[in-house]
Amino acid sequence: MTDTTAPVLHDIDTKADIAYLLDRFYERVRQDPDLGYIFDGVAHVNWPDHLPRINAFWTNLLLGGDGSYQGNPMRAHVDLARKTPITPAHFDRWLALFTQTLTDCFAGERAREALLRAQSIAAVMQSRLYSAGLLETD
Ligand code: HEM
Repeated sequence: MTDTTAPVLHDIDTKADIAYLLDRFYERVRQDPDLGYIFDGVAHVNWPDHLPRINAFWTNLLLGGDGSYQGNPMRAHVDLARKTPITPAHFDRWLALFTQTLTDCFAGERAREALLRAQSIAAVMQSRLYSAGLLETD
């Protein structure tokens, strides 16, 4: 009998896996009608610079700290929310695209951890933006 099941997905094991995930995630983000303009129209993200930084961030979280991420994600999003309204719906959309990309590409312990981390960081970011009067309520 022919096996028509989807290929077995593996876990996030290397920095190259994280690069693969992020390339696909930000491709979707940039094409998204609710999020794309924030990255390319408001923040004018320099992608060749941004992707290695984000990769370092996730590498530290998922594969153990190698000291390569030295940024301050909270600061980046506070600056962003001063330039354009950021709402809980933006975070919901960001998380929906992240979840879709992750579950399309990977399965396993670290994939689950990536999802939990993304959810908890998104909650903390929203809470801090809200406290600073920088989260627009929709
Ligand atoms: C509403 C949802 C979000 C939007 C619109 C958003 C947008 C952005 C933008 C425009 C930047 C700046 C890029 C640059 O100037 O180079 C950025 C940076 C970053 N974002 Fe987000 N983001 C969101 C949620 C998140 C979440 C939930 C996480 C983490 C799980 C995250 C992680 C990061 C990191 C690590 C950076 C790099 C900060 C640095 O420069 O060191 N973002 N984001």
